[in-house]
Amino acid sequence: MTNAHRHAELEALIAQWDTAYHHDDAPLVNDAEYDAARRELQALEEQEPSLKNENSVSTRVGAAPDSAFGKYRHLVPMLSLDNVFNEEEFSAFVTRAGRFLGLSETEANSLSFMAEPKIDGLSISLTYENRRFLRGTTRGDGLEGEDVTANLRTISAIPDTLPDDAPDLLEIRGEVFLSKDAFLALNEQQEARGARLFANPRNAAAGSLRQLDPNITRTRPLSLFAYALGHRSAAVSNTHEDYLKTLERWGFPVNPLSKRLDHPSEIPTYVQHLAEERALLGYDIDGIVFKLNDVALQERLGFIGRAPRWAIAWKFPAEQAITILRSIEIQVGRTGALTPVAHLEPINVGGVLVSKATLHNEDEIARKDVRIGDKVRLQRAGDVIPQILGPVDPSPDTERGPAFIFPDHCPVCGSHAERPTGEAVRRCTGGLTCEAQAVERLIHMVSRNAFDIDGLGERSIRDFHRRGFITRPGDIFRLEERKDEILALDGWGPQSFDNMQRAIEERRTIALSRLIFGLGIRRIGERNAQMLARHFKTFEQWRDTMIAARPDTEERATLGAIMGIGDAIAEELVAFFGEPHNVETLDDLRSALHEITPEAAPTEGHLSGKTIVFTGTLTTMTRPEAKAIAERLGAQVTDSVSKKTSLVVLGEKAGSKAKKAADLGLETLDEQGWRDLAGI
Ligand SMILES: NC(=O)c1ccc[n+]([C@@H]2O[C@H](COP(=O)([O-])OP(=O)(O)OC[C@H]3O[C@@H](n4cnc5c(N)ncnc54)[C@H](O)[C@@H]3O)[C@@H](O)[C@H]2O)c1
Ligand SMILES: [Zn+2]
Repeated sequence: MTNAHRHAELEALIAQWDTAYHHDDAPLVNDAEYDAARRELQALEEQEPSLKNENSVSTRVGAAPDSAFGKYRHLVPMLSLDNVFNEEEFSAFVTRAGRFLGLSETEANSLSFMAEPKIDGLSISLTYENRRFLRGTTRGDGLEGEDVTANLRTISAIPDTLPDDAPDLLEIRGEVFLSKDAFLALNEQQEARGARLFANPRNAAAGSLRQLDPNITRTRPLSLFAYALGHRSAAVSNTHEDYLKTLERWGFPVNPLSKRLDHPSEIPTYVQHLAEERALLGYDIDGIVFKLNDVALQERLGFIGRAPRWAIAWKFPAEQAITILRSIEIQVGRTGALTPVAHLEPINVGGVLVSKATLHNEDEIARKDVRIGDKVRLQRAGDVIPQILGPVDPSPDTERGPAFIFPDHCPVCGSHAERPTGEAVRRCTGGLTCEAQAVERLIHMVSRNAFDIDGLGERSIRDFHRRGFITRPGDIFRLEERKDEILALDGWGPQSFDNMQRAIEERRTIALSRLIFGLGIRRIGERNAQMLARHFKTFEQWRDTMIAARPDTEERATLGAIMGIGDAIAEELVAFFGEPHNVETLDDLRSALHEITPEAAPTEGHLSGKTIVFTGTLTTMTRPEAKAIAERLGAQVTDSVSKKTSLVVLGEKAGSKAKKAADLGLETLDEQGWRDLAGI
């Protein structure tokens, strides 16, 4: 692979991961993997500077604001921070700053720094006008953030008014976070409700603050540490240390572990001290931020790319611990995937008690040669489920158990478990006869992005399934018949039963896309479900076409192509509808529903008469998919840019066509803009 190829690949990956992390608050990979990709990208760009482009992810911060919130432009941009991992890298940072300022080595080495714990939350900006709290925003893409004022007003630690000595117009920067305890309690609640679990306290804090309904934010005990000033209409002080003291005096919580260090030689001691404290703190920190104390020097240094030159984050390694592997449980998922889960002797990793960890898959267990009874090293790195790194070197004379043999049968239904060549995952072939798959599908069906039935969470589904109250989706709508039996169960009273029943009744009217997604067909995620719903419009149309799409029929031949959803997906749909039992189950569910509503989104033809050109790499959809969507909305898609082009959609690394569009003064959109226009 050439450097250019690898560069493009990394850019696309990082863009996708950034959106998942910053926009959806649901990371796709762990931080170590993400950081490694960024470092590789940076190295490539250093080696071959021509690879950099103005939209490069190496110069970008966060992710664009979500259009569901009002947007607000920061008066002073909110940046990211560059990282160092050891003393050597830190002193290179000091040297760079010193050189920029024209200082001698001795002078550079007597610079004074403020050290602050790097809180693992999300940064926010609070604007005060005439000493009144006016507006609060997230960082967004660094230039524009999302307006979350109403949500921030639920945090009592944020003062409404400031004393007289505060400037007329002021931006205050800080980190909103959830304590470890609040995070664990929130996830417990989420689990009971059958809602999505947050991967770590940071994502939970971001998900809690970025709620459209402030009443939900109010129930989440968010905290805040203020740590900087953005714009100020009058000078506040000459040193960062003084900023922190002033913030404290004005009533903001400021981290008590912040400390001034007058010489870089004091830094390793502070790092070591905080690394030892870390596990004892009530909140997650992922490192230390060092900021040059002298504000005039900060201003001279300014920033480069996505980070200031006057501050640096010293990142801590992921938290690790050693414990005993008690057993390996094989769990069976909704699509039959067999996943190994390690049960551990409970151990405290960085302040969070861990008793389970992921082992990923069959090959991973073999590669690491992890055996039951082993002492294993595990790591918690921004993921709620820690990873097992491997056994701690057993001395030659320790007796170990036998190598773990991955089962070739489903531990729940006993069906053969198959592993297609080239795939990492082994799957139970039991399909609908497999109880494990059945219950996971039911849980999926009531989940937030599907039927979203409040009051009927994962625990109740498992319980009702075990008792035979619910065996297939339609049964959920017949729970009223089980009222007496349910009321006799522990934890149920008339009130909770009525709440559940009300939530269920509401869902007798459901959007087609939610219903399709809720069926849990492999590869039919939310977006594919929406595409299907938009294409087929009615439940009947969709159902009948799917049933007709047998191999070698016309319906089958066009299925992949019309939607641009690809053959692999079409194959899964055909397989699902090829199973008569599935059709019966679906029809049973249909009979319990009142109305299946079509997709509300853009009407066909809302882009009629427009000519669109796509250029550059799209990161959230393929080119054929984008084309299919555009065409469905009535537009014509062409390859070359001309005066007749109405709109040019610029993906990553858009080249000559972007330039031509600019020369011709054509309307252009980035990928998110295009998604907004298309209503996806
Ligand atoms: N796992 C993933 O998919 C994924 C995706 C994107 C980002 N990430 C993680 O996020 C990091 C990048 O995110 P980032 O751009 O927010 O950078 P960052 O978190 O490394 O550093 C900048 C941030 O630090 C925070 N901060 C905390 N305490 C602070 C203090 N005392 N002073 C100043 N700032 C403080 C602020 O929110 C600031 O925006 C990556 O290194 C990675 O670990 C992970
Ligand atoms: Zn099975």
